[in-house]
Amino acid sequence: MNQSKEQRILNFVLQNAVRGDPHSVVDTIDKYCSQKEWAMNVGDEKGKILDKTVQEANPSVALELGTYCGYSAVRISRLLKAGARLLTVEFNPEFAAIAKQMIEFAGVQDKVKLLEGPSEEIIPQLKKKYEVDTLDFVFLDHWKERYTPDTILLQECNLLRKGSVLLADNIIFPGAPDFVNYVRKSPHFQCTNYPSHLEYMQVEDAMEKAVFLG
Ligand SMILES: O=C(NCCO)c1cc(-c2ccc(F)cc2)cc(O)c1O
Ligand SMILES: [Mg+2]
Repeated sequence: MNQSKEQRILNFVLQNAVRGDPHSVVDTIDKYCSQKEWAMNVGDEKGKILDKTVQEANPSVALELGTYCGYSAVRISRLLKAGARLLTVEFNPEFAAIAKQMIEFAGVQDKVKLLEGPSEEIIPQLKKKYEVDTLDFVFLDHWKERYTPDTILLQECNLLRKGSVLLADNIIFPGAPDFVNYVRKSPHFQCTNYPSHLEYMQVEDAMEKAVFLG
């Protein structure tokens, strides 16, 4: 049975990155996906915007929607302070299996909890089952049509507090127009747009930051 692209990315990391070194895992994935096979990691250009936003928020509890191969979970968790944690949600079991191995190889498994399943099922479980009070930072990078319903669901589940930071990938490509309209029109969010490019391509993309105002 021939390998998936995601398995090839993982194998390249296992053979070329430094075990226990998150930076080398991130750089090695970027090397593979820019030179060999494109893949939908947030990439280094948008990754730098992600880094700055995470550092500014300095979250104790962060949530990622859309783990994929674990690139941004490794990228985020390498910036977390001692004791802080990242919960990352992946619907696709094949992707989740790859991400689990990627996270362990990078040595960030103590900071990252990978939750497998649909976001609309997991979000309502975060308080009771995963002992979350409120979320300090949320990275939206899953199915683009889920950005808006899941942002509404996070509010309905009282998971956001004054100052909670949402950062959304792919605002232009593939695009999340309803999400942009929703947060920019809402009196409960203060929004900032960050123009960038689609990972590993010269195609326009952007990220949107939406800070919850309570
Ligand atoms: O669907 C995406 N993520 C959720 C997966 O569960 C996604 C897709 C693309 C993309 C795809 C196809 C193309 F032609 C261009 C871009 C890029 C991304 O950054 C993404 O996050
Ligand atoms: Mg993306």
